[in-house]
Amino acid sequence: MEDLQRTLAPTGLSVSTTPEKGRCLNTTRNFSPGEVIITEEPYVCVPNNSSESKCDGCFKSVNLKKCSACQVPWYCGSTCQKSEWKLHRLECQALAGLNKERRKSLTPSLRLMVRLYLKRKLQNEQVFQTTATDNYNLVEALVDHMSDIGEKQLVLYAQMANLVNLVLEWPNSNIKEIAQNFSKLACNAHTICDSELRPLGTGLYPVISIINHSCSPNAVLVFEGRRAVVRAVELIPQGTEVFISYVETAESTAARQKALKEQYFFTCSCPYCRKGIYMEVQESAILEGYRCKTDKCNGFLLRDSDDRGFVCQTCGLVRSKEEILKISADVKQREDQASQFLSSGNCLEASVAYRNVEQLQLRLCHPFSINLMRTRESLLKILMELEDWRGALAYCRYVISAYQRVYPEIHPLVGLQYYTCGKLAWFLGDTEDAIKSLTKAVYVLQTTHGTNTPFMRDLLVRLDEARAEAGSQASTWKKL
Ligand SMILES: C[S@@+](CC[C@H](N)C(=O)[O-])C[C@H]1O[C@@H](n2cnc3c(N)ncnc32)[C@H](O)[C@@H]1O
Repeated sequence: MEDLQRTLAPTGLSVSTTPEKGRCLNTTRNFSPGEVIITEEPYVCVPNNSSESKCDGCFKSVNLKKCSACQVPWYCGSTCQKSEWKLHRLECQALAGLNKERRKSLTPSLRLMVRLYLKRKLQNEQVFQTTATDNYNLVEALVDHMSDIGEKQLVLYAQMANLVNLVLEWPNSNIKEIAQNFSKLACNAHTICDSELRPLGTGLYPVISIINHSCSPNAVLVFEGRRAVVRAVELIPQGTEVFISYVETAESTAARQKALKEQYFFTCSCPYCRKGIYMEVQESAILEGYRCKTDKCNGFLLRDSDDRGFVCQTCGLVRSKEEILKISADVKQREDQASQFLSSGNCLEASVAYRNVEQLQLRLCHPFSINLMRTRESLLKILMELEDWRGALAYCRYVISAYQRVYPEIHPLVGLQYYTCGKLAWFLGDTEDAIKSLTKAVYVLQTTHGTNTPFMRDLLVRLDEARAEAGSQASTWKKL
């Protein structure tokens, strides 16, 4: 810990401990919006198991070839294969000894754990360097919440630990310690995403794992390849705790608290969660509740005292419980149908089905409903898939207006949605709208993503191109 404090001190950071939260990462100088607070390479990481295979080195999905010996990892070329070789050499020996069925059933979590132990072994043998920010002691210091975990989960971790033991075939493996490490991964590992927040894999970043959660965070975690980067999203004054969000913040307080309790075993007491019971009831009635009978009224509904229906808190009209239940059941049935179409790759049918869901939700839900927002997100993706660019642009705008209500101004999802909107408007020839949306995308994403990545350089080039085209259109108009 002292080593870590000494290494962090020149970067303007320190670690403290509180009884409520355990370790906390604090600033010892001001950090301005967009400034990098900390970056870290993973102690270990692994690509996820999606339909698209990924290179173990860079997580990209191009020109992949499988390791010919163990047939498990993919590599995009010799550079990535070589960079991974020291660790994979041991992993490969262990995997090659497994039968085909066992190898196939090796989930990313099991691989991550196998790699954790191999990395520790290689650091102990000094094959890998040990530094103040890259050592197994930092993994040992992570919280595991073993005493909070239910019986069923403990049994599952024990079974997974046995499988890791089968792969490693080490004589003195400690099953209890492996199970404890699975519990650590559950509340400390991060999902590695690309710049557009698509999940690529899982990594353990033991220093960044010191950062606690807030539903109204002052920092954001993004990834550049496998490297984790934490940036300030607002001015963080000296002597302030750094917070990121562990969960989706576009949810009611009750839903966020439930997710945090289930995975991280704490009750969040951030300012956003402490807004008082009345505000909380109102918030969930808007985000998860029903719309007023009258189309023009944006009031939110609460159950009436004798539980026969829901009363609009603005105009006083009552909607019957029967009507609500009937439409809710219809929504559920059509949602199931829509997601079945989608999972079978039938985008056209899925788009019709999701539009039906949307129509029903417009009759059922408050206009600011999260469920309606999610349906429109799905429709946007499906219409992009169908190359219905005009339809997609319309849904992109709906989604942006919903995001503006549920996310802070500087949030990666807001920036990315503006980027999509800008690209669609540009493609459809609406240069003015494209410039507006791309400018907003740059404003948000340069804070969350920085400016020096291929993704951001691409965005900046697109904005320049749109501005250049608008300039040449303006001069043509003048000549006419
Ligand atoms: C990734 S760790 C964060 C670092 C942790 N405080 C430590 O001591 O290592 C996640 C755990 O930190 C604690 N934690 C994180 N944010 C918290 C918060 N806002 N309030 C209380 N506990 C929190 C919970 O125990 C949670 O499971």
